[in-house]
Amino acid sequence: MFQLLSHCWSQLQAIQEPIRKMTLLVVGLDNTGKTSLITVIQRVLSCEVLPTTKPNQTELRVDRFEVSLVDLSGGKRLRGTWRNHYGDAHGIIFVLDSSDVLRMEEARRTLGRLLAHPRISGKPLLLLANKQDKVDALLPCELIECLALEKLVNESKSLCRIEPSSATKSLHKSQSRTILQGLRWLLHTIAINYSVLSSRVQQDSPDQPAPREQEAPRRAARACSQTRGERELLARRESSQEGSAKIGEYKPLQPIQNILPQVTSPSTHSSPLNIAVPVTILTKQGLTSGNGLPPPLPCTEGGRPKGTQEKEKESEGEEERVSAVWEHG
Ligand SMILES: Nc1nc2c(ncn2[C@@H]2O[C@H](COP(=O)(O)OP(=O)(O)OP(=O)(O)O)[C@@H](O)[C@H]2O)c(=O)[nH]1
Ligand SMILES: [Mg+2]
Repeated sequence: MFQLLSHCWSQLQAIQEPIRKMTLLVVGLDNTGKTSLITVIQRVLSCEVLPTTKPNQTELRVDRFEVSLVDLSGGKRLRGTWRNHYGDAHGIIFVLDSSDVLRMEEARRTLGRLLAHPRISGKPLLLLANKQDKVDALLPCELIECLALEKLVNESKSLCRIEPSSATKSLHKSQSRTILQGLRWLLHTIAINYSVLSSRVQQDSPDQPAPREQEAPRRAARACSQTRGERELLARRESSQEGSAKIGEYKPLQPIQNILPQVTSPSTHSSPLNIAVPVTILTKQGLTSGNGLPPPLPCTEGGRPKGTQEKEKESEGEEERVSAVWEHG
């Protein structure tokens, strides 16, 4: 009876909750199975797929969430374009090919760069350890070690969960369960922090005009609605508010140490950004953190996969160049 009542209560609460729109970026190296996983999600939630016009976007209805999955290609030359979507994201799905041990270091660096980006850090992350059907696939707990995941997510202060997955056509129902489980975790984690994440998205979204652009029309409207006398009075007031500096007067910039309050005790030296926050990494094996990790993997040579160093150096330079082109339009 109590269970029935509590079930009814939670159903009632769910109905009252507003429908929330969320954008999730699906990223990862090329060939890891991002597009295949999205197809699996679409198949499993077939009645919940909403129509969309954008080619790399899938619109889903999951629980009380309207979800846009943005499928971003992982090819080296295309990774530089990911950042154009960072501002839109409420959360990230990072897909790994668990069987591709040789590219694990490349995946680690790519994930590290992604999480370090100011428009991404702090946003929740779901890692899908894909291609678990392959015999040589690493387990999620091994991937945590291989990617130094705990360090990465602690640095970016992102909540993280890792789930095993497989996107083969002969997929068993239990295999799709872990994918949906991970997706639901991500959506509910976003929902908990929805107002903060949404205001970040609103601020960072490319559709939003930059602060200067926002100010210009306001100034123009103000100028139109004022008489010349009012404008002169306002200008005098604004210049007096800006301090003693007059137009054209040169004020040299001060070193920042002179502006900031002097640091006296050693304890105040540590910036809050350097403090590692306790971040929980959830795996199929349960909670994993710190000393609960498995021993180092035989796949690495001094923490790096065999034979990838040279290839990585070349590819990274290439990616940086492409990114720079995008940055400057
Ligand atoms: N064995 C196995 N193969 C998979 C799995 N998921 C995807 N594949 C295969 O991996 C290849 C790449 O899959 P995609 O889904 O196109 O990979 P992607 O990450 O979207 O690749 P890009 O768009 O190039 O970044 C395809 O041949 C898939 O059939 C999986 O779970 N197991
Ligand atoms: Mg793809």
